[in-house]
Amino acid sequence: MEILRVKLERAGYARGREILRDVAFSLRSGEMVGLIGPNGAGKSTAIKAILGFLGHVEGRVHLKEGCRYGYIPEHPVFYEDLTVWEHLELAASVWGMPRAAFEGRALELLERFQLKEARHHLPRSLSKGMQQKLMIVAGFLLQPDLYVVDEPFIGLDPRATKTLLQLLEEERGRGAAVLLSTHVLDTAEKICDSFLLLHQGRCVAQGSLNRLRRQIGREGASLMDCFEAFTSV
Ligand SMILES: Nc1ncnc2c1ncn2[C@@H]1O[C@H](COP(=O)(O)OP(=O)(O)OP(=O)(O)O)[C@@H](O)[C@H]1O
Repeated sequence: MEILRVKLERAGYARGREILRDVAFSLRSGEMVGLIGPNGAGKSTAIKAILGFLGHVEGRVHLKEGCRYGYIPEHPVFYEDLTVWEHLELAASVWGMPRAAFEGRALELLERFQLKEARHHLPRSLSKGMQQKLMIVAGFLLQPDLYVVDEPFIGLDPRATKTLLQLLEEERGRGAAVLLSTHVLDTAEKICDSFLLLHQGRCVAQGSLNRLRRQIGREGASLMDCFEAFTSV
């Protein structure tokens, strides 16, 4: 079942200054697509365009009717005066999550990310990695149909990385689709079904690793090899 269909013709932050051009893909239930590309290629811009955060977008983004998405941003975003727990309560109330379901899920996620003891702290008193974990917990709280995750791995400790990977697997098993932007190509290679490779605001390759390998004519190439081949110009 298709959850998300994207066809961006042009997108940018200011009128007449396009950053992205011709990015089209779709995501099915249970599928994970890796959004990869060099610094400045346009990955975060593509995510913002898809989520409707950009002022200048030409094209279409269609989320299946009734589907909900969870966004895990690259940089943590907080309310100064709300504790960890209050952030999660706010997210749950915005989404209309029943209290009992919220408490059970929130405590489970906080425990899995070793944040339970810090649940009554203000986010600014947490380490950078702990703040990032709070963003992840908030994103996974609702169990949406689509996850949009912008570079979640950098800054997470190995245990948190493992927990995140397990959660992504669980959620895919439940039928959620995942759009994952990352520079951690060895992990992306292992967990994603297919890839969108952006370079200088264009989609220079897309499809499964085998398809990318065929395009560069190198059977057995790693995702890193494909990345280098497609982004060397
Ligand atoms: N708020 C902004 N206003 C104007 N231009 C921006 C803004 N944010 C990013 N850009 C520009 O858009 C282009 C793409 O940036 P973007 O952040 O999408 O890249 P990215 O692929 O996510 O990079 P990275 O891997 O470094 O996170 C860059 O040229 C960047 O300078």
